[in-house]
Amino acid sequence: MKIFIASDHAGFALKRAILEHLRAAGREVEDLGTHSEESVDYPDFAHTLAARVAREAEARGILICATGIGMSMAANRHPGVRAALCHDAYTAEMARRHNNANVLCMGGKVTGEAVAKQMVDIFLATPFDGGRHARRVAKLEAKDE
Ligand SMILES: O=C(CO)[C@H](O)[C@H](O)[C@H](O)COP(=O)(O)O
Repeated sequence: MKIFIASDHAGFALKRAILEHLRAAGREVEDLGTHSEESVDYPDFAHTLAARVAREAEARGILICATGIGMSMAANRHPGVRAALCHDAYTAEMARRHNNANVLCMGGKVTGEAVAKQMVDIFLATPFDGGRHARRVAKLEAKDE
């Protein structure tokens, strides 16, 4: 599974920790920036990542800003992208099982490293439940058209 990750300056430290975690687990992950704590604009990174996820079937994305809010707003403007702002193991699991989310958003100033790594592992491992949820997710996509 191809994984993309990006952050702004406020999410940079947590992005670095998650990157190390994913690479240590042997995951294929592409870092789309930012590459320092110098101030940048989160929509630039959200749009770049969302465009890649929308283009590549089965790809997943991880976006981190201070709160995760701006990243999720920007990413969800891309048809085919279902970005979920998650805060714990439960929201990360349900984002996959019920919403078939393909982008995990989190807040670098909200979520600690240990919980963030747990959320990422759950997000990457959990399949979509389908069934009644497939009907609902299809209605999300219908609004994109
Ligand atoms: O959380 C964010 C957007 O939802 C971003 O990380 C911004 O960094 C946040 O708005 C804070 O901005 P600042 O320029 O670092 O004060």
